[in-house]
Formats: sequence, structure tokens, C-alpha cells
Amino acid sequence: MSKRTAGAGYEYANSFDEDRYVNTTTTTSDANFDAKKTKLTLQTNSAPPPTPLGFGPPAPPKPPTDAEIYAEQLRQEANPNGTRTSTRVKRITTSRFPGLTKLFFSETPSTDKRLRKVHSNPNVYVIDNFLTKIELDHIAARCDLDIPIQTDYSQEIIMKEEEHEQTVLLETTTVEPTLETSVQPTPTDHTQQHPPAPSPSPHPPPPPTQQIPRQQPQHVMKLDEPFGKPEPAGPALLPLAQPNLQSEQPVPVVPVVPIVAQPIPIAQPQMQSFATQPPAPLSQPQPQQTQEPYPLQTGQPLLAPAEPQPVKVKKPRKMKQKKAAPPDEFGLRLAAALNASPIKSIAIRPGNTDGGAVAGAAVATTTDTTTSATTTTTTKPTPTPIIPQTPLPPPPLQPITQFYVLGSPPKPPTLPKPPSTEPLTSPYLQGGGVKTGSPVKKNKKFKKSYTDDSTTLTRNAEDTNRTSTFTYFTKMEDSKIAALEEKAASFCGTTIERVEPLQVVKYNPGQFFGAHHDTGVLFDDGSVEFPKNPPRRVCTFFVYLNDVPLDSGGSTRFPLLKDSDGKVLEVQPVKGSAVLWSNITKEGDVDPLTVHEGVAITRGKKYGMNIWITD
Ligand SMILES: O=C(O)CCC(=O)C(=O)O
Ligand SMILES: [Fe+2]
Repeated sequence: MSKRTAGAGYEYANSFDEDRYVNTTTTTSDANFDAKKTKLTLQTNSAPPPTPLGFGPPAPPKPPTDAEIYAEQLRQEANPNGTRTSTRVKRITTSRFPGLTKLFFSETPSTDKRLRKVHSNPNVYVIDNFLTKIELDHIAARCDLDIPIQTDYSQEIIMKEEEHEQTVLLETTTVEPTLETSVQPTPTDHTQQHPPAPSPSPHPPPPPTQQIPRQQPQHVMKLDEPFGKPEPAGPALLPLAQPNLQSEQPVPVVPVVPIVAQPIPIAQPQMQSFATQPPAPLSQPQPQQTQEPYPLQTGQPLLAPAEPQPVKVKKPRKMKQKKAAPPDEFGLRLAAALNASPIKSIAIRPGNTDGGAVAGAAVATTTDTTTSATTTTTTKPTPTPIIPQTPLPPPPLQPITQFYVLGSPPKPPTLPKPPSTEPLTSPYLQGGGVKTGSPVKKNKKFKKSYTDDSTTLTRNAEDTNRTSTFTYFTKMEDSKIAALEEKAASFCGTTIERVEPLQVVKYNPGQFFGAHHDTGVLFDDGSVEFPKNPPRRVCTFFVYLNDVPLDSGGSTRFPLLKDSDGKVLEVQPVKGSAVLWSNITKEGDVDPLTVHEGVAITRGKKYGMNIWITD
């Protein structure tokens, strides 16, 4: 008797639980298998067709191949006396799944309006709109699926990411401006608020002025440093907002301008400003910088590029210059952040850099709140005033670019984007004990299925029964995935720990997943071997992530489930809906009737997701 398929669990075994479906054939003879197998009872009244699942006749005997000889060796090693090594199959204790039992085996039909019963023995349901649009988009974004995003959710993700980076940037660059005006000293002691950076910063702050006592070297936050870092309370940024701010009172929420929208006087005024100050090695003006700002990779330039203005630059004093250091990662990240598409504004709650709070306080105000970070930092008239496109309100703060320019080398040849796989500790995802991660990270790779080939007894042969590919989310990978696991669990009256890591599947034209059983090994005679021990897939939610037209194949087909007319049950993919069935019987044995297949799709793509509940 040959094994038809290792079941959908094989690849899962590889990635999650090595011992699960592996290699039962090498320790148990076919006779033992037969004894253990649950026999298939065909549901139809008529005599079963000779090959109910489309199986062919057994392969004619062949001389043993190398693989067979090897497999025999393995058998001998595993079981030298020829005694049976397998333990008895444990039934699933269905009483441990009251919700599931109620759903699938109750005499009383479920009153849950969301469930649409499409077969009664065993019970198979369809749940329309099982996924929300946001969940769909989230999965599509994370797995880079070729399906249109329905909501502006991804934009929201990007915004949050940008906010995150901007916030970090601001925290990183809370450099005291070189104010020589009547700034009211803040009552807050900044020295205490910002402990010195543990290691020397690659971007030292500008040198201190005499007028205003400076802060200690600011806390330089690494971009991958998580939010929620304990930060003493107090309006940390307020003093920067003072000099020209027209609002009567310093407000705790400071709108921040789109950096990219500025025709920013990054270099020149700054140069002026710092040229008057005691020299510091890295803050020396560099001629190139006065002409061209530190170039960003793509997108909008920091300086208005269109009309070159006559630039009169006071020649900086000739000084021995340190060779510019190569761009470090921090500089690149800053550049990337500055180069990000414009966000309207973000709010900073002084004294609270907790990620959640910052995210929660994110305010999309207006784009016309423009300011210049560097113009606030000097009172000296600049030789080349930058003419803004619109009259600017008095610029309050943000010495972002100042710090950036000073610390950055001139004109690096290229600016590679930060690697997309780098985990971001986005505040947007934090909370609830859920792992964090970037929702825009597209690191999922779809893999083929490999299995033990029962005919050639080859290990890890490409699975001929399954040409579609799959990938996984990790368990509770992010808050949305965790919520989805939770939703599936509660549908079955169970809890999240019984939900396997979610598996996303992809079918290109011509690809299919042949007849199989989700919890056991299906044999050519239609019998299914039940795994001996938990975790076993008690029930399956198969969720459709896109629509597949009726004439394009791609259905989920249950060859043994027929209606009274003998018509086989097939479920056509409808985006967001799910088909739900039990893989076990009321008695807790494997239910061979729930053999199913993913019919080949003839054109377009099919995306789905398995949510398996285990015992
Ligand atoms: O693609 C389908 O319709 C079914 C897929 C399936 O059964 C599985 O992935 O286990
Ligand atoms: Fe399946």
C-alpha cells in the first residue's frame, strides 16, 4: 500500500515540529499500517468507483532502487527485531473542545449567523467575510501578495513607520540651538532629562554658545532602539520652541513640519551661525555643503532645486579639515527618514517618548505649518536669505537638519536604503505581549512542498501531489495576526494556543494541491493514517484571500462529500471568506471524509490561508 501524500502537515513538521509527521513508514510495516488505519467508508449508496479519489492501480513490482535499499536499512536500524515500534493512536478527546464539538457534531444546528452550512455529514461551513479588509490588506502586504489593497491601510502603516523614524530623529537631534535671543531659560533641567550617550556619538552636537547653557550631549537614540525607553517627564523640547513662537503659551504638543517640503536653508545660515562659534572639528563648514546639501537618495530634494539663487558665501576660514568619515548607518537612516514621503506633521509629547503615547498622539494637522530648523538657530543676518515659497510663520525649533548636516559627510556617492528586513520596533505594533515587527516588511518566501516519495522511497523529494507553494506567519507575529488567531479560535470555542502558525498558500496558473487530508496521511485506498500523538489538526479554516472566477478552476474540492444528487462539494474562492470543517469525527478519530484538494487554477492566481486548530 503506498502513501499517497504526506498530508498538509509535512511542511509544517519541517518548520514547527520536526517529530510530527516524520517518517512513520520507516518504523512500521505496511501490515501494521493497515491495522492502524481508519478505513474509509464511502458515503455514496452506489458501489464505490474503483478509484474514488482518482488513484491509479498500484505500481508494478520493480527491482529495489538505491533509495529502497537505503530505506530498508533505516527500517532495520530502527526496528531490528521486526517488532512493532509504533504506539497506539490516541484519539482526540473531543470533550476538551466543547465549542468545536458543538459546532460540528451537535444535533442542534449552530445559531451563529455567520456560519453557512454547506454540507451536513460531516459538517462543513462557509463563513462570509471572515477576514476584515484590514486583515486582508495586512496579510497581502506582509506576504507581498499580488492582490489590490482595498483600504488605505498600507498608507497608514507607512505613515506610522515614518512617524516612528521622525520621532526617533527628533529625539536624536534635540540639539540646543545657538540662540542668542531672549530665550527664557526653561525651568527643566535638561541635563537630567537626557543622560549622556553611553558611547561617543558619531554626530556630535554643535559647539556650545556662551549665551545659553547647553545641554549635555544629547541622548542619541539608535533607530532600532525600542520605544518606551524611560524618559523623565518634562517638556524636553519646549525651550527650543520659544524665541519666535507666536502662540501665547508653549503647548505640549508641537507640530512638526514636513522636512522635505522646506526650501531649507540647511547649510548656509548654519554655516554662518557656526562660523561665529568656537571651532569644533566636525562642525567646520565645508564649501560643498554651502552649495549643495547632503544629497538624498531619491524623492524630493531638501533644497528647492529649481531656481538656483545667487549664493554669496562668506568664505570659511581655512582650517585643517578632518577627512569626512564614510556614511555610517545612522546617517543613512537619517537620510532615509528625511527623504521619506512627506508626512503632514507629528506631535511630540514632551517628556514622553513612549512609543504608544507618541503614536497615540500622532496628529495629522496641516501641511502649511512650515518652519525651518536652522533659521531659528541663528540671529546673525545671513548673506543669502532663503526665500520661502509662502510667508513662513516664525519657525519654532527643530535643529534636525543642522545636526544632520554637521554630522554627515558631503556628497556620498550612493545612499542605500536601510535593509527592509531589519526589524523595526514600531510603536504601532507594541502592546499585549505581542511580538513587534514592521508591518511593511516583506520577508516571506513562498516555498515548495517536499515529501517522502512513497514509490521511490526517496526522502525530501519534490511533492508531486502539491505544486502550489506556501509560507508562514510566526505565531502571533504581530497584533493583527494574533487577533486573527484569536478570532479563529473563538469561532471553535477554543483558545489561541491551539492555533497553529498561520500558513499562506499561493497557486500560480496550473498549480494545484492534490487530494490530501489535513491531519493524517492519505493512502491510495482512501484510508487515512491518524498521527499517533498531538498536536493534530482538529479542524481547518481555509481562508480565501482573493476571488477566483468560476471558470478559472481553483476551487476547494471535497471528493467524498456529495449532495443527494451525487454532486461533489466544491467551494469557489471568494475574497475574505473561509471554508471551515472538522478533520475528526465525533468519536475523536480521524475523519477520512474530509479529504480535499486545491483544484488547479487555470489562470490568474489563487491565494489562501490555512488556520488549523490542533488538539
Ligand atoms: O487550496 C485549497 O483550496 C485547499 C488548500 C488546502 O487544502 C491546504 O492547503 O491544506
Ligand atoms: Fe488541506
